[in-house]
Amino acid sequence: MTDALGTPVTLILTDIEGTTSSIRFVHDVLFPYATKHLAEFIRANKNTADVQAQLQATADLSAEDGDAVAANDIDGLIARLLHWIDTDRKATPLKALQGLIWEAGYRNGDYQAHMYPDATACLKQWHDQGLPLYVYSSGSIYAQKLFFGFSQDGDLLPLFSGHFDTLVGGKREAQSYLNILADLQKQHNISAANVLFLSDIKEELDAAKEVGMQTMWLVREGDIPMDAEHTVVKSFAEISI
Ligand SMILES: CSCCC(=O)C(=O)COP(=O)(O)O
Ligand SMILES: [Mg+2]
Repeated sequence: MTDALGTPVTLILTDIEGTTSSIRFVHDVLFPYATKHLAEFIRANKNTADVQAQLQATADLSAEDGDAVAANDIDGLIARLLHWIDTDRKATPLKALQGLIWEAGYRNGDYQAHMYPDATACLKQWHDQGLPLYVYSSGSIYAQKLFFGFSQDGDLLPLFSGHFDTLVGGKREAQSYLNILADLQKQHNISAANVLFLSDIKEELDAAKEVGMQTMWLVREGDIPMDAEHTVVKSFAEISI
């Protein structure tokens, strides 16, 4: 695959929810699991350095939002985090805590991460072809590693060369893709146009395209939108590298 100037794709960056895996799994299995266990997890672990740091970050972000909760108000912080789950707020401290909570569910065998069969097949094929594969998701890097490590298709983690989360910035901001590119260029001799970004969200693709990456819009269900900016596909099987 090349762009209009003939630049080849030499590295793939993929989103998770709605791209490699179903939105339903994340919203119907992972989010309810976090909702159910969040209060008990925070009360049991509130004095560990990891959880304390995320509770402080939750208080800081709430203050930035103009709706402050004190860092020692555990009930208030739990309520705020539960509200962020309900509204699908991609807040970095919530995402970090969700990853820690989901770990028990994966390890107990309560669930395995959903993979579209075409995504698993193509990721394996591209890996075998020698293409470096990276993930960029709002889920924390820890959560991403659990997701692919405990997938319904087995441990897919070895397929990936690295992971990015919202610590590089929000997925709809062009600067985040520049940050990712700068990091990738430490290890790979690439320009932005050598990177193919796969996502189900147009605004994320717009941001990646703004910095020069190639893009493909995964539309897993429903009508195919007409889009002049991004090639639209229903499945990874339509992507030939
Ligand atoms: C890493 S698995 C959970 C995914 C998640 O928490 C999420 O918010 C999905 O975000 P994405 O950027 O993958 O659409
Ligand atoms: Mg997505």
